[in-house]
Amino acid sequence: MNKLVLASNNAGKLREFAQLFAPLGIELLPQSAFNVGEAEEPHVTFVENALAKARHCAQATGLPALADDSGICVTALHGAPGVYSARYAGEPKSDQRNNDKLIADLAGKTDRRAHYVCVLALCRHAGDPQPLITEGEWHGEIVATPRGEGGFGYDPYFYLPKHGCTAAELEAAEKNRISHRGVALQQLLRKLRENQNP
Ligand SMILES: O=P(O)(O)OP(=O)(O)OP(=O)(O)OC[C@H]1O[C@@H](n2cnc3c(O)ncnc32)[C@H](O)[C@@H]1O
Ligand SMILES: [Mg+2]
Repeated sequence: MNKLVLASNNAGKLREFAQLFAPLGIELLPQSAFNVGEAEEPHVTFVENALAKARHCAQATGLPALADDSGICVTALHGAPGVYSARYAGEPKSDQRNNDKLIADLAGKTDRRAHYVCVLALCRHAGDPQPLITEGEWHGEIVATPRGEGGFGYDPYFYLPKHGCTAAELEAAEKNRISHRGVALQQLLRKLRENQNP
């Protein structure tokens, strides 16, 4: 497999995947290059939404498709916003409004634990009976004051005690090395290698 369509319209994800794939010799094409419209994400689990997006894109392009369904799960909010992270504050999607709502919802709460989740689904074709699926998690805490300019989404509020900074203050390469997305992709590449050399 030397060509893969990325089933996402999120500019932050597209940037991170472009960096992650740069050394791999796999050409990664955004689904916008094929005029693929946004897939429905009606499900309550990351894995179901990731599969729906990958299948929709493979169907529309006739090429292998990789989808990322991700989000942030906050312990004190019983896992919210979870699969609804992109549209937590409603439509149209806005990182700023999502972050403002998250901070408002956490006002007065002392438990600030949160973790990012990323599920990747790779459909080699629309009818692939064995899509590759992997999951990564990244644990941190929500801080009330944003810090840093990097990353996207909730990153300026996602504090990493071990690093003493937020995800938005990390170098892009360092975020990719340790993030939910980076971890899920390393697992996906391992599975791909195992499939090629059983
Ligand atoms: O579905 P696609 O087109 O890929 O784009 P999306 O933005 O709608 O993506 P999701 O449905 O997977 O929602 C993921 C949301 O979770 C948040 N998120 C996921 N990964 C993140 C990261 O690495 N840093 C910051 N926020 C992240 C961010 O708000 C995303 O919009
Ligand atoms: Mg989405």
